[in-house]
Amino acid sequence: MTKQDNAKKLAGEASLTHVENGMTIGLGSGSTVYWMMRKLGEHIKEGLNVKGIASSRQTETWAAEFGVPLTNFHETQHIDVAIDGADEVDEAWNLIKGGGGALVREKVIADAAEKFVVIADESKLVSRLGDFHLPVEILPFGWEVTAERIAHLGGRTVLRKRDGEAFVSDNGNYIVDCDFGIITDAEKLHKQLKLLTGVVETGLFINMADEVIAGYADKAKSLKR
Ligand SMILES: O=C(CO)[C@H](O)[C@H](O)COP(=O)(O)O
Repeated sequence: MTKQDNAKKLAGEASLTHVENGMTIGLGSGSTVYWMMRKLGEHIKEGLNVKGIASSRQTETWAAEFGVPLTNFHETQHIDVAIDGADEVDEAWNLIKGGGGALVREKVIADAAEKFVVIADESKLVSRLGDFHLPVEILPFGWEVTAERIAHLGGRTVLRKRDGEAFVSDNGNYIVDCDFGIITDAEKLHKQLKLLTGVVETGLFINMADEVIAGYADKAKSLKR
């Protein structure tokens, strides 16, 4: 296992101190979440009684693999704790997410949760957001116009592709990866993007994280803001 994978594993596993019997857990997406879910499955086999709400099809697959029972928003609107990875975490704990293309459901879950715990290996910790290109989910209909409007805000946009075709999110939408350079006012940019017709959601998670657990090669540490 690489040092980075181990850091992800340590951060993911450490987040389970927030999980107690009877809880409903928001399950994020991505490789750090994978390690959290693998360990969660072990706890469930040992008798822990919890349910999860999955933020992506990939996470649903892992839930089935590790024996994590799932529920959904029809059955419960209450999420005790959401645990999810991030592509960048700044010093104010604002995030860029969506590298895996699950940003909309991840945000709905994080927003609904009483507590939102971010798990990230140390490479994700930055002083300012923006090195990682900002994912923005947009409607396929007229996506060229929406991408052009985003570009007018000062960002270079690239339609995300997979196997040469437009990447389609679990919600049936497209994602444009946007380069705004270093983002000086993340909240303002998020609001400007959200005002554009055709934009479904941005990968900027402003003021949402309640705790950040950083993973290092040999330890995980809950950060102080
Ligand atoms: O936002 C995400 C998916 O949409 C992921 O949480 C983010 O990309 C981090 O992934 P990883 O844990 O694999 O580094």
